[in-house]
Amino acid sequence: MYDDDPLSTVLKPPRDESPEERKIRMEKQCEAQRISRQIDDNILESKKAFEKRKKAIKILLLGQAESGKSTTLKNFQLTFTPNHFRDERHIWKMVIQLNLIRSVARLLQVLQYEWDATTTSPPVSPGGPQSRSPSRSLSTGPLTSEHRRTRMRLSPLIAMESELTRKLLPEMQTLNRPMQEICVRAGSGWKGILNNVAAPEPTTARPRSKCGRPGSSDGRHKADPTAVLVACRDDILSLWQDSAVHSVLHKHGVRLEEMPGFFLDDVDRIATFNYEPTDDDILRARVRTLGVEEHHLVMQSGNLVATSKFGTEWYIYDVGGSRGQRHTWIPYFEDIQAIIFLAPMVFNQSLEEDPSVNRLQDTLNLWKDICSNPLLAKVTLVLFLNKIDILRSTLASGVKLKRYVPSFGDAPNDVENVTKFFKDKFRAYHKRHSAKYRPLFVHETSVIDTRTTSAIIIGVREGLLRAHLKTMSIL
Ligand SMILES: Nc1nc2c(ncn2[C@@H]2O[C@H](COP(=O)(O)OP(=O)(O)OP(=O)(O)O)[C@@H](O)[C@H]2O)c(=O)[nH]1
Ligand SMILES: [Mg+2]
Repeated sequence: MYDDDPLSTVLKPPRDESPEERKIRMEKQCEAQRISRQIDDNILESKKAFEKRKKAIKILLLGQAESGKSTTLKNFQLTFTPNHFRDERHIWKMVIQLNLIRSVARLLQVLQYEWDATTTSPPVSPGGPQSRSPSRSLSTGPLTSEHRRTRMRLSPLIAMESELTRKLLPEMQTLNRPMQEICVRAGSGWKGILNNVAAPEPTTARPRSKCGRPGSSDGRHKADPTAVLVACRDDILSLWQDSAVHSVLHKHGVRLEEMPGFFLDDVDRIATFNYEPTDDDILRARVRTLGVEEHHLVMQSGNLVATSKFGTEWYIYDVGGSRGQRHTWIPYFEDIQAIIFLAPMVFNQSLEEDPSVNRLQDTLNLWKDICSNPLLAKVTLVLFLNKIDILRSTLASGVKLKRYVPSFGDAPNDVENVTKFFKDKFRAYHKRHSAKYRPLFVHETSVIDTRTTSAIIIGVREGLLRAHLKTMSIL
């Protein structure tokens, strides 16, 4: 029976095979069959996963640094996968605490500038030092020795924050920038690391004491900054409510309230043992993205989803937006259905990474590049004119758009006119630089406002889903 088939000839047992050899041969054959079945199963699994991914909707969030990409992603999670969003609340608590401490550090830094600028040494008397005070210098500015004492009392908080970020977010060290924000590299597992620190230790292992202290048996991880923050609460409040401190900040041109991750107005609420971040707090928490993060969302609700088994799986790619990060976007251009482009309506600021470039000009250049990129010719574009709330307050404070964009001319300097001006500009770029006609969906957003943003992204999702189903010839 083996004579004609070469494979059978190879598999044919040797003529003089002993029972022992036969047993070994049979075992080897069984193992080979098992491996072969395993390979088949794996191929089938990969094929299924590939098919599933092909049916999934993939969107890329693009825009310059601080434009609101990660905040938009959080809105998607809050609206469509709220259980998952809320499960991560304690991770965000830690980020918010670190954001708050960072603002305190920045505030103290500005006070130090003031001391450096206004402190003079008194003339040294021939008899040597007259004072027993450790510092013999006199301050001529609005700050008093009480401010110095407050700074001394806050120093453990600042030291703890540096130590924590060094340990928990080692990425920040590699950037080596003073006073930098919290930043995380995609795929570094940063949420897992913060989760381990932020999740309370089992109470059975560590009985809870009445007053929590770091590293004490109060159920908190020793890296948890809560207790130090609570201990420093009154000092932070007194500094932030002090008019002399505000006059120094003003003199140095520092507006802490405009910095991302600003929580100094919420110290009362945050520096407590039982603080739980609200949804709004989480939206305002700031973590700078490095690289590209893939987020897989399985939608929990939706209209079209109810009528179709397609479109429940979404992949959203959140990217780092600073200039040095933009090369990491390109590999994702090939396999996406839509881009949500975040264009912050901030016309009077420059890029942090290149202060010679106006933020709005950078956004327009980026928009032009996206519209004209041949790899993206078939991709649906959704434009969020974001930070409308900041535009509103900038215009209300009397800043004139004409000063930064002369072509705005003498039109009324109000939100309605300015928004229309920008909308027309972005639409014109889209029309001029797209290879052929494609629709553009434009929304005015303030993505830290969860209510209005949720309504917008429900509409965006339905629109993208419809387009996707059409492409797949399902609608
Ligand atoms: N006031 C206001 N703040 C916003 C708005 N959108 C985002 N922010 C805040 O701006 C900061 C930056 O937002 P992110 O979403 O982290 O920005 P990003 O585009 O992901 O930035 P990178 O990760 O650096 O590329 C965060 O603290 C947000 O809370 C908005 O519409 N209005
Ligand atoms: Mg981000």
